[in-house]
Amino acid sequence: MPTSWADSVENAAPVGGVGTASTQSRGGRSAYVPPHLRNRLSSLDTPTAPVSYATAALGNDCLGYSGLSAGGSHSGGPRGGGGRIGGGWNNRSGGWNNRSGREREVNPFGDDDDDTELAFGDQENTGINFDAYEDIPVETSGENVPPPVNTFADIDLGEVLNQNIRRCKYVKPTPVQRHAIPISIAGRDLMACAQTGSGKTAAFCFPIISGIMRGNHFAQRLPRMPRMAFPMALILSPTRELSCQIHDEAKKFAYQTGVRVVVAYGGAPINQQLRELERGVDILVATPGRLVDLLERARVSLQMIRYLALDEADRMLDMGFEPQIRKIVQQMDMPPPGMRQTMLFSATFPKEIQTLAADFLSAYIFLAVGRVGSSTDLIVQRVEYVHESDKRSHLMDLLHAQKANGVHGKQALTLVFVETKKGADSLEHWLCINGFPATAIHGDRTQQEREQALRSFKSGMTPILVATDVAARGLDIPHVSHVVNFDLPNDIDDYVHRIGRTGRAGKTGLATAFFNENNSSLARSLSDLMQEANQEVPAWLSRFAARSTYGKNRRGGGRFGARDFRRDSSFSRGGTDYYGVGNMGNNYGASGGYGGASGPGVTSAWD
Ligand SMILES: Nc1ncnc2c1ncn2[C@@H]1O[C@H](COP(=O)(O)OP(=O)(O)OP(=O)(O)O)[C@@H](O)[C@H]1O
Repeated sequence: MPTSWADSVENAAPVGGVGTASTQSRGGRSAYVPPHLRNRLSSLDTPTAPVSYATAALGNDCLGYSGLSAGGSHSGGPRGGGGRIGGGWNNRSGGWNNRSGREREVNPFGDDDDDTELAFGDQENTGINFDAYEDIPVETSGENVPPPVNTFADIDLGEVLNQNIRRCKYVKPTPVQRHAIPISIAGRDLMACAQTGSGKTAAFCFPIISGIMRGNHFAQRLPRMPRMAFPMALILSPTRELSCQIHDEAKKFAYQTGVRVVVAYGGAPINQQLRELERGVDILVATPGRLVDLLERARVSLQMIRYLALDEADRMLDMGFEPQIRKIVQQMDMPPPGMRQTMLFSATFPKEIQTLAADFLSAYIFLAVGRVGSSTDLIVQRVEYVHESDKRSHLMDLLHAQKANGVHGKQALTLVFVETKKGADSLEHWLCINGFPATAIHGDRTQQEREQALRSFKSGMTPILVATDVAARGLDIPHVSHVVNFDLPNDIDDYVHRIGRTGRAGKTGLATAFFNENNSSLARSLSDLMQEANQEVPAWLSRFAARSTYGKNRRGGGRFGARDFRRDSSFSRGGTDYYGVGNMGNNYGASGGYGGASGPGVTSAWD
């Protein structure tokens, strides 16, 4: 049942069928070759470098996808030390699509016949208004912050990755990329807060892919663990759909680099994912629940992890996910902070979450990039006072108006957020019987139904998607021109993520919220947020705001989605400024009052 989202999960070939006889190890399994040596070796008749960790000799079929060994003498090279043999990644020529007989890497760009050499600036990612990004305020803190770059060419990412960036039609880096990529390339831990739709995915994927290609890793011996996968990078995200999306993006960026990206998420058959893992994995993109399952089945080891990225990091560390994240990061075999590089990304970063996150980081840099959508008016925000009982007819009016206006002959997509799963089903049904082509996505739907709903929405077949917060974060769906908060969320950060499904990558969008007494607690933060974004705040909302207190929805970031909590004196420890300590990660010990994952495991319905 391949679907657009599930397309990211390739149909796995039987393990035994991956390599030819000549490419198989003694045990009939192909040999693992580190990514930085794959293409080099593929260009030679015989492997030359000695093995530092004879994975395939150990029968480790999960890593055996490069199929380069000769007669069971497994070749490869240490990740560190000799990892730069042969010029490393700059002379790569074809990823896993080599003569070894390994599976052919599908071209995610579909431009196999296109020999055109693209130069940066040749092709714009059409519709991207880069001027919208130029005067974005940027704030960094931490010690020795590497300077930002202005162009991708300024960063030494390697030619194959650069070619893929050009194929993506990324002409120049977005602000978060300009700052975050050099920081990560320099090996620093990072907590990055940047507005929705501003290119955070590439900001963490590029350094990971280029780092793996460089092979700048400590040489490690792999244990005798058959059928266990040893990824070098782990990217965690809160929803299945977002993990699939990141996987798709990462596969594009990693095309022909030799770096293999695999996704694992709940709700989909685990056997297929296990087969993919057995074929080898450098970057594992996963939802926490499914990863814990794989770790408990001893099918994945985290001991080789050099890069850990948490996308939507504030969501990953809030109460729902924190126990699982602590288990994955602190209680399994992942190297500790300082021995791995950790990157946390989100559009929002509440202080409490920053405090928690410090447990996972070492001497990190905090980066805040102002919210593009808000500060540049890319998202026009409207709030309308609507009684509960009038919401449906009001929505219908909006949809009629939208239909009448039309958008260049192409159906504009409308995303309608509701509070509950039941509410989503009910509204979808009501819209459909009233002649509006709608579908719905929420946590009670099967994965197949969720994927079908997204596919149908993206294609424009059902241009209205009713969703719970499962679709609030990260999803990058082109042509979403209108986000309707039919039910407003309780948390202003959720509002920021929801409206961020439109007005992405420099494009404009509209966000309409239905507000009534039930949303009083949000009035002040909503009014502040709109003011910061130069939006028109209705007088009645200002009155609501004046009457209400901030509560937990207070925003402390001014023009930023968040500020570095280390700047807040209340977080300094024993009178010592936070910056005064050598290794912040260590000083902020893992026990730090949060008790690890010892609390009752809260399983998310999302993974
Ligand atoms: N340098 C670039 N040039 C042009 N387009 C880009 C660039 N970087 C990213 N994009 C495009 O911008 C869109 C948004 O990127 P992405 O999904 O990574 O945003 P995000 O910051 O992660 O958003 P969110 O906070 O919602 O998760 C994507 O379609 C991506 O392909």
